[in-house]
Amino acid sequence: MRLVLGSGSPRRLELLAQLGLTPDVVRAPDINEDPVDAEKPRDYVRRMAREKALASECGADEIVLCADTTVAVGRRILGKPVDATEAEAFLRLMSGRRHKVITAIAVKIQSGVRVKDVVTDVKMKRLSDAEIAGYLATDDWRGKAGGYAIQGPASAFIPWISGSYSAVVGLPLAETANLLQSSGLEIWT
Ligand SMILES: Cc1cn([C@H]2C[C@H](O)[C@@H](COP(=O)(O)OP(=O)(O)OP(=O)(O)O)O2)c(=O)[nH]c1=O
Repeated sequence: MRLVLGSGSPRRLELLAQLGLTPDVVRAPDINEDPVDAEKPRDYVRRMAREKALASECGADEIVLCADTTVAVGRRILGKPVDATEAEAFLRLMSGRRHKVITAIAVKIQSGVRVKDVVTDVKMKRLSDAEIAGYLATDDWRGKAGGYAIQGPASAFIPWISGSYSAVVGLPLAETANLLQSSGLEIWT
């Protein structure tokens, strides 16, 4: 079976490599990522992953993997900040409290799409103005849900998580391996 990574995220490619998997092809889907009115974060992330999979072509001998990651503070969805001002607002909102990082994966074969979501609790320390300014200056927040990346300098802000580290980075590896395997991709041979 040919593995198609339906994602333009370099993190997801690297995480897949941790499982010893190299996609035969990478095709980033292009979908509208706007939440609908009053959509709950978990529903939103699952819908995004599914829509990415539905927008991806899937040949008879192919298995397509897509994912979506978002940050939720209560019912509020924090996507990728459009600029430094929004990134700063997100950081101030998360400073000194817990939030959830939700990643959904969608695996598509010709018979259909299966979706699985993983929720991780993340605690962020209370951030000083100097920490926020210093972090924004690194530009590491760009393209990251919630405006930070746990695998980069923002690791200094995260004393504790409960859940899946790989899911926070963008691809929950245990669940991904499981879903790929049960959809017909042999990963241990
Ligand atoms: C919270 C967090 C998010 N992220 C990243 C993972 C995702 O790439 C990104 C969320 O955006 P997504 O919309 O999930 O993915 P993407 O646009 O990067 O790629 P594609 O839609 O093509 O699959 O945030 C981190 O790298 N580290 C973190 O700690």
